[in-house]
Amino acid sequence: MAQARVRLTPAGPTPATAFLSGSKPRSSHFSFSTKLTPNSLYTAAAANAPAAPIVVVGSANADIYVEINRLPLVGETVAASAGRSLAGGKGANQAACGGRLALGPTYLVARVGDDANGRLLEGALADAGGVRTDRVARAANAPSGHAVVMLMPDGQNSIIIVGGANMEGWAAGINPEDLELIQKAGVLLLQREIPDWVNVQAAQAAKNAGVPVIMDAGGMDAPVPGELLSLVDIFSPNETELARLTGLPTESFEQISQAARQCHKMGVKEVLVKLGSQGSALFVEGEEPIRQPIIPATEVIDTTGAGDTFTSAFAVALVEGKPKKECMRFAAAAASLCVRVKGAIPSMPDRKSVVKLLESVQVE
Ligand SMILES: Nc1ncnc2c1ncn2[C@@H]1O[C@H](COP(=O)(O)OP(=O)(O)OP(=O)(O)O)[C@@H](O)[C@H]1O
Repeated sequence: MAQARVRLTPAGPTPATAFLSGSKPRSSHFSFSTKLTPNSLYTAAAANAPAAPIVVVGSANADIYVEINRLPLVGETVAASAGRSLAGGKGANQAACGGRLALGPTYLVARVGDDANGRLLEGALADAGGVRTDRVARAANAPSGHAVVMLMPDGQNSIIIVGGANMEGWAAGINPEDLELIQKAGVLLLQREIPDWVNVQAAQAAKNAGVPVIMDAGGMDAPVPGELLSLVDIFSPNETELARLTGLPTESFEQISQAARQCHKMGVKEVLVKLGSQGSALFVEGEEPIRQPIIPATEVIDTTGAGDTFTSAFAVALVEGKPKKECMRFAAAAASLCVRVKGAIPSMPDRKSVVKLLESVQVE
């Protein structure tokens, strides 16, 4: 059964929780090489190297989770068996992950409302550890982005999103001092849960300064503007998002390769496809794909935030100058730790745990 979604804001942002327990279809015809390289790249010696900041420009959402037996009918009230509020939004998730893993600082450039949810988000990010939140501005004209995530006993979910400040809080766009910050970054991370024109502004600033841009496809249904795609160095969809962008099937690895080639034609040099339990694959124009299998989790508890963890961890390793294959491996280890714990931000691992896991993985 497909997950139902009700949107108050058309084409608005998707909370990090959009696929909390939804049945996203996955291809199952891949066979990955499990050849791995040594783990020396993330040791204490490597950690002495200075690292440029990671800048995330994106969304922050206050997500309210309610556990219900069924959706209410029109005019009906139903009682939830449990409920909780958590910070989410792909921008906040990726920044929180960067904050935990990166050697240098990670900044989040975002907009929240001047309200209780805004304060909740700022507090949650501060608690997550390591994220610089001084570039999170309060918008006077819109509430903080928020979502109600209705969790059903069969694992399905329905979500209502209010884009709020994520969509309406940018006024004239990114502040000049934040554009300057982007130009000094080691990498810029975007996710498409804020207006595309803001993403274009951020990506253009990065491009002008030679800063690599990684863009997560995010859950947004609207087509990606060509102008934005042409500014992106690494585009990172899952296979469902890749199919949506290209209009091509992505059921087999060959089909995914073809869809990635289509992205190259659309102006993207590198396509980093997240394949859930099938791992990931990086398609660089004119080169053989690089594949990375998952690092198996002892127990898979909740895959929420695995994609954000993967993308952010990849960026962390990239800033440190690691080869792409090593970046993917570091990302796979971080995501493997993420799926072992419930939630998005609470499940994101610290650097020590990722290094420990990588050291414990057998090298072929
Ligand atoms: N069951 C699993 N065990 C170990 N690692 C996993 C598992 N599922 C996912 N991963 C890791 O997480 C990465 C990202 O997961 P996935 O492909 O589900 O991202 P996504 O679809 O963007 O996720 P989401 O949008 O739900 O955050 C995968 O490439 C893989 O490395």
